[in-house]
Amino acid sequence: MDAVLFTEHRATHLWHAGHAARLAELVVTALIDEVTLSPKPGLVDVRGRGAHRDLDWALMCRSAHALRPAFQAMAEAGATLAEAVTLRERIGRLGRDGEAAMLAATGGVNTHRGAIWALGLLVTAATQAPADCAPQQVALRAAVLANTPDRHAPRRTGHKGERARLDYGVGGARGQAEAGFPHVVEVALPALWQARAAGVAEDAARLDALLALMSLLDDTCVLARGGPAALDAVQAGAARVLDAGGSATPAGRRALMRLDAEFLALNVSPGGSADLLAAALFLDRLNNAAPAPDGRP
Ligand SMILES: CC(C)(COP(=O)(O)OP(=O)(O)OC[C@H]1O[C@@H](n2cnc3c(N)ncnc32)[C@H](O[C@H]2O[C@H](COP(=O)(O)OP(=O)(O)OP(=O)(O)O)[C@@H](O)[C@H]2O)[C@@H]1O)[C@@H](O)C(=O)NCCC(=O)NCCS
Ligand SMILES: Nc1ncnc2[nH]cnc12
Repeated sequence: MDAVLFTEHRATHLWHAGHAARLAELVVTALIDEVTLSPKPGLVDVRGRGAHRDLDWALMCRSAHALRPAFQAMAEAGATLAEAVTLRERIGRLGRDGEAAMLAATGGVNTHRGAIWALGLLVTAATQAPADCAPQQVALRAAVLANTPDRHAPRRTGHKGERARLDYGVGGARGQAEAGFPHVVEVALPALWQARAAGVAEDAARLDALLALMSLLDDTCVLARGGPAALDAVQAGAARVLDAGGSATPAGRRALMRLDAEFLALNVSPGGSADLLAAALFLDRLNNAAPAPDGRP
C-alpha cells in the first residue's frame, strides 16, 4: 500500500473510530437521561426504586456506563462490516458480551438487557450510513439487522420476556425491532416533538412520550409480572394521564402521581417502554447532531 493510500486508509479508520465513540456517548447519555427522568410511574428514577427491589438510579447509571464499550464496538462494526450475516453475528456476540459486562457491573442484576438489544441494533444501523440518520431510516436499517439470522444466538433465552411473548402471543422486544421500532418512530418521537412544539418543558415532553409508549406497547415486563390485566391497567392508565392534559398540566400531573401509586400497588414496571424512550432520545439526538465536520460519509 503506497504512503498516500495508507494515510487515507488510516484517516478513514480514525474517523470511524471517533464517530463510533461519539455515537456510543449518545447512547449512554440517552440511557442516563431515561433513568433520570422523573417522576416515572413504576420505574426507577431519582426518587427511588419504583416497583423494583433490585434496581436504583445509581445501579442503572453504572450499568449504562459499563455498556459504553459494547455500544462503541457495535457502532464500529456497523461502519466497517458490509456483509449482513457477518455484521449481525458480530453485533450478536458484542451484545452478549455487553450483557455479561452489564451483569458484572450490577452484581448479576438485569438492568438493561432489552436496551442492549434495541440500542445495539440502532447504533449499528446509525453507522451503516452516517449521512442518512433520519429516525425512520435508521429504524428500517435496524429492522434488517434484527431480521438477519445469528447462528450463535440462543434459540431460547429462558428469560421472562420470552415466556411472556410465548404465553400471550405478543411480539415483545424482538418483534418491536423486527418491525422497525414502530412505537419509537410513530409514537414516541411524534409525541416528544409535538409536546416541544407546544412549548412543553423538556422533562414533561419526555414524560408524555413515555406515556404514549406505555399506552400502546405490548410490554413483556408488565405481562411477565401481572399478565394481560396488568398490561390493560398500564395502557389505560397512561392514556388517562394524556387525556387529562399530559404531565405538564396540573390535572395531568395529579393523574400521573395516581398512576405511579397504582403501579406500585400492582408491583408493575413498564421497563420495555423505558427502553424505547431511551431509543427515542438517542434517535432524536442523532437526528439533531451536526454532520461530521469534514463531511466524510
Ligand atoms: C431479544 C432479547 C431482548 C431477548 O428478549 P426475550 O424475549 O428473550 O425477553 P427478555 O430477555 O426478558 O428481554 C425483554 C426485555 O426487553 C424490554 N422489553 C419488554 N417488552 C418490550 C417491547 N414490547 N418492546 C421493546 N422492549 C421491550 C424489557 O427490558 C427492560 O426491562 C428489563 C428490566 O425490567 P425488569 O422488570 O426488572 O426485568 P427483570 O429483571 O427480567 O424482571 P423482574 O425479576 O425484576 O420482575 C431490562 O432488561 C430492560 O432493558 C424486557 O425485559 C435479547 O436480549 C436477546 O436476544 N438476548 C440473547 C443474546 C443476544 O443474542 N443478544 C444480542 C444483542 S444485539
Ligand atoms: N428506569 C427504569 N426502571 C425500571 N426498569 C427499567 N428498564 C429500563 N429503564 C428502566
